[in-house]
Amino acid sequence: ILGGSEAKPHLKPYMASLQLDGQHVCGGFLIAEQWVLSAAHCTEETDGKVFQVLLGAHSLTEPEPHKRLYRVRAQIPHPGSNIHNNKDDLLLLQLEEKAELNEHVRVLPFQREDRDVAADTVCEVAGWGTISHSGRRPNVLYQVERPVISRDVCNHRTRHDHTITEKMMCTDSRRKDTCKGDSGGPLVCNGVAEGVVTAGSRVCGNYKKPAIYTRIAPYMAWIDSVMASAAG
Ligand SMILES: NCc1cccc(Nc2n[nH]c3ncnc(Nc4cccc(O)c4)c23)c1
Repeated sequence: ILGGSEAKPHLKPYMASLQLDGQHVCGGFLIAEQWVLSAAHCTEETDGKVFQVLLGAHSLTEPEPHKRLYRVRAQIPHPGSNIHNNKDDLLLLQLEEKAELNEHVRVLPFQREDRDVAADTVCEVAGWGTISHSGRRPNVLYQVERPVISRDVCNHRTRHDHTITEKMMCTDSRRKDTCKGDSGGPLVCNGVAEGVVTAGSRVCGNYKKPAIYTRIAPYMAWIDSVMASAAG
């Protein structure tokens, strides 16, 4: 997160850190007791290894009473996701067991009505991604507020040049923005998860490349069917 601030500890109890060998790779969030939603691109360069999911954390390194690392039973990328574009950039992770819910570990509801969030709506995004252009990685969760920009503005020739589909949305990226390691985290508008951070052009903090999110509502049926089919 560029241009943001340290999150208030445990005010985002739905946040997940997807880790490999104890290293934060991507964000994610709890959508059900045994399920985390993230971005399919997070599995690139993981050489087929399975993530572990850290829940209930504020600091990645300090001991915290409610912090717990969960093994992952299954990682299910959306069938339409691929390495060449940002389409269908979603990843469902089934935890080995149901997460123990408490004040620090909580499910975040996601938007089920497939309607665009109005431009200028101020939403919030959090993550353990880089906090400087030099790539400094934080030890604690950071957050930033960002206004939604319309798809038309985001699709302008000088911005993302007509690559933003109706299953994506954008926020302004002038100075304050998402960056490396924030992929997979939720864009939260009025207390509801509306989008999942996707890296897009990977550029951070440049107003000419607004931040891109996969909208969640269009994928409600896929999410529900995967969770239902793997239940039990
Ligand atoms: N703002 C959109 C967005 C969301 C999520 C991730 C990303 N970026 C990245 N995702 N993956 C990456 N691998 C290497 N470098 C990257 N960006 C980078 C890193 C340092 C300085 C800088 O200006 C840009 C990214 C960008």
